[in-house]
Amino acid sequence: SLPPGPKPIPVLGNVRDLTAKELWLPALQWAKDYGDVVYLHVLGQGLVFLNSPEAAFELLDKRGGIYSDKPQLVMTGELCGCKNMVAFTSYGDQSKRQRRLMHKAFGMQAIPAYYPLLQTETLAFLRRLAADPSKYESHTRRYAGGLTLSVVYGYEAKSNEDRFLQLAEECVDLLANHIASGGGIWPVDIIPALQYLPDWVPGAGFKRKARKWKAKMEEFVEKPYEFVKNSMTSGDYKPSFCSTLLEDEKSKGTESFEFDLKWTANSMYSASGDTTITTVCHFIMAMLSYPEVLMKAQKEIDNVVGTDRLPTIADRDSLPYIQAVMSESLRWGVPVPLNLPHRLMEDDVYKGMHIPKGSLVFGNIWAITRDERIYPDPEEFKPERFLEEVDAETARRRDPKNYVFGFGRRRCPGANLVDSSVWLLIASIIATMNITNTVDEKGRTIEPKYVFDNFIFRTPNSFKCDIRPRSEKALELIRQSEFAY
Ligand code: HEM
Repeated sequence: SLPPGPKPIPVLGNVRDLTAKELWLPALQWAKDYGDVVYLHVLGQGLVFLNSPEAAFELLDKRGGIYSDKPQLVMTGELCGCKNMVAFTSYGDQSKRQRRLMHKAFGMQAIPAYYPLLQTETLAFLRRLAADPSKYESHTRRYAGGLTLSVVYGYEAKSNEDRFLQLAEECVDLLANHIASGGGIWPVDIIPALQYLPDWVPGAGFKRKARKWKAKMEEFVEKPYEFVKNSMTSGDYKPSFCSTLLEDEKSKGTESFEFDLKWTANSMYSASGDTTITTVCHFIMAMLSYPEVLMKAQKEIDNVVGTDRLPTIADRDSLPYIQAVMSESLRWGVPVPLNLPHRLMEDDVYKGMHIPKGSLVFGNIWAITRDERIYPDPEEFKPERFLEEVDAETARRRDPKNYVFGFGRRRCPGANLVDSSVWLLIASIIATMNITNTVDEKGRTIEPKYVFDNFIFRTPNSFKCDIRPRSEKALELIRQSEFAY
């Protein structure tokens, strides 16, 4: 009575059904062929895909007590030293302590305090974009990384090539595309005794790689934290998540406090970059393919905000179309299409199907956001779908924020920050920039090619586009606006 799924071959199971890249594409086909819950296995390791909001909420959310663990992978966790990163910690005391700390920084109540910082960082982003639009990707990386570096460590990134920004880019790429690629299943995860192989034995190359990667990961966790501690000792520091908690006598009480703080800070920093970049890249891709959406959005801003100032978060409720563009960018782009896998801690039964203990459970966000019953013409970028009047239950069901940030007790702790920061970024780009395809020397449009090479995030490889200020007045506005200190 296991859930249905593609037929496995003896012993190896569904090895041949898994793809190294864009696994969400075959996973969508399995959802169509087999329904809400799909089961596969690789060498006996169960993989469960939850393809509807009902199945994902029922299991990952309502039954969160047994669906919130993380796979303990020897290569990722032990050999590469990532086991204390929040996204990899087992469900238990440590993960709960870490999530409480993150809630202090990015819970709903904490977000308004960041509005001035968001305005300042957004304006700085617009200035960089206007000065060198071709680097939109690295400007976005600096914006997203700079924001979390500032909030979490009180550190100000001084250039797109800043050492901490580069360290994050390098380490998240290592993690997503090397260490945890292919779902993070290395031979040593199937046969843990392999970790004791001497380094020189043929086939032990993974140990040499792991040692190099672990050193890099340690640097990534330690260096920004050292920066906070050193600047606090010198007395010259900006208040941040780390400094505030380090100064709070009550928080300091527990033995594991500094350890938790260091790893939690790193987890927030490392999780903010690629996800935000992916969302902004998909917004740009949509504006290239649907120029009428950009025109309509610009018209709304011109009518409501005017052209003499930049939009602020206070304008949000008066800009329903901009909100719809943001929701559609999250739905259409789906930054983390298969969520991060949760591990089931006990045998379970759902609708008569047996889900074995130890299975890795994927909330199939890609299939949900492509479900035609919720989103007709799912491949089309149509912000209008969010403007149709519907009852509260339907509105909840179609709100992509309920899916793209994951589920239950592991849901993304950065979701509230993203909701404000990405909204402001998108609204400000729409207010001031035109985004079009590039043209060749004969004036013919060059259609951009979108390639998705990343295993976990749906980040497109760099693509060409032409971003420039809408007018001289928009450029002046960007240059002359005050930073919101
Ligand atoms: C558009 C931006 C973002 C998207 C789409 C996104 C999406 C996600 C998803 C799908 C998960 C997995 C949830 C699960 O396992 O059910 C996750 C986890 C996580 N995210 Fe985000 N994220 C974004 C930005 C951020 C930011 C800005 C931060 C930090 C401030 C952050 C911090 C984290 C952390 C620490 C986890 C691990 C949580 C855990 O395992 O308990 N994310 N995110």
